[in-house]
Amino acid sequence: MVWETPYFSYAVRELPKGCQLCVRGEKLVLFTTGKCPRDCFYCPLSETRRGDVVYANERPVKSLDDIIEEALLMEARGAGVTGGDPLARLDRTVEYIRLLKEAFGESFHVHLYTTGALATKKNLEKLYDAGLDEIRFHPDLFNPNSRLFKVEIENIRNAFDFDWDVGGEIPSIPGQFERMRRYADFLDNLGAKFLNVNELEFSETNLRAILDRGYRPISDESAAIKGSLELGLRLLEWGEENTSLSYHLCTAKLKDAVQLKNRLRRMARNVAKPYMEITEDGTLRFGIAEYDDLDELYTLLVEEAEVPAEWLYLNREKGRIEMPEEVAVELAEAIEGDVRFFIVEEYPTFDRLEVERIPLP
Ligand SMILES: C[S@@+](CC[C@H](N)C(=O)[O-])C[C@H]1O[C@@H](n2cnc3c(N)ncnc32)[C@H](O)[C@@H]1O
Ligand code: SF4
Repeated sequence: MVWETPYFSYAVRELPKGCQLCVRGEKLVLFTTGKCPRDCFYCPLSETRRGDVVYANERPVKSLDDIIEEALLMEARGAGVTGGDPLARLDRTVEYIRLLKEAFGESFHVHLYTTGALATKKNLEKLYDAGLDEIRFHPDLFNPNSRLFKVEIENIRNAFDFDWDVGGEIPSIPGQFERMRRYADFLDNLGAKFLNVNELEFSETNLRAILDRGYRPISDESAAIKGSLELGLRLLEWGEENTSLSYHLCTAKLKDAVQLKNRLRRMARNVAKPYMEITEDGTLRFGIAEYDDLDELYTLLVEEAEVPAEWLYLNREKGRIEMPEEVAVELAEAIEGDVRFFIVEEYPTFDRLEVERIPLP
């Protein structure tokens, strides 16, 4: 039976362990390099992520401490190691997996995404020895002229020499049922555990290539591509009948509405200052005041408006004074002149992305 999960996705049999933790927002996203031996037309990586860069969630990694700090802030119970192809910087990837396992214990679940192009026995052995629990292969199925596909397919066989969960993870590309079906068969015959299928989405960098191939978004509000979900469902129905793999059809909505929100909520609990409210979506909501001379404004608020100092935070980096929402609303009414008051909502992430800004009259 194809069943609808509580996370706006679809599954056959049980969800892979990596997904179970991911949907609850419990997985640190560890991006170990943007380097990759492939050039998929649907590659979603932004320009900044295409270099040899390292991120733990949204936090640029400069030292091992950055990874630990980020995992602690979100109370991570596992990590998804991604890229690029994490095997393109194997020693770094191995070092980070080992670090996480040593810091958080054996039960900290680590899964990894790879093209398979570099998955030699020797390389896989290093990952296994570091403690990797689950590996997901995304070979170059949809590129008929691929020079890497054969190597990748041969390398996937190597993964079955180790005692970890092996699966596939591929995007659902409308019109490509046959290739997806053949890959499912191949994995099933080898004794793999699962095949994950991702609803195809466009990003700023792949939009042109996706449109040029005739694909279209499902609506103006969504990055999901028409026909991808239906094709994924068709594969799950076929797979249920014809293979013994588990399947998970991961939707754009799951990533947006569930996984991200859950991760933000976990993080918000540890990041929110006393004057910030944590919203349903896991964002931080509070009031701010902006003015050319912040020191002068601070003195005015404390000495003349008599706002208790513990309600105020002078954020020089962002050029503003932060405070509880209600205080900003009251002050906006009481203070005349050039001071600008707003209610803002920000992600609790390292980059503190601002998602809402309401000017107060
Ligand atoms: C973002 S990638 C990260 C790891 C690696 N770069 C890869 O492609 O395997 C993780 C998964 O996302 C999926 N994916 C790639 N491009 C996608 C897109 N444009 N829309 C939805 N899923 C995509 C693939 O199934 C891939 O296995
Ligand atoms: S394998 Fe992943 S990172 Fe590499 S080009 Fe394809 S989508 Fe991009």
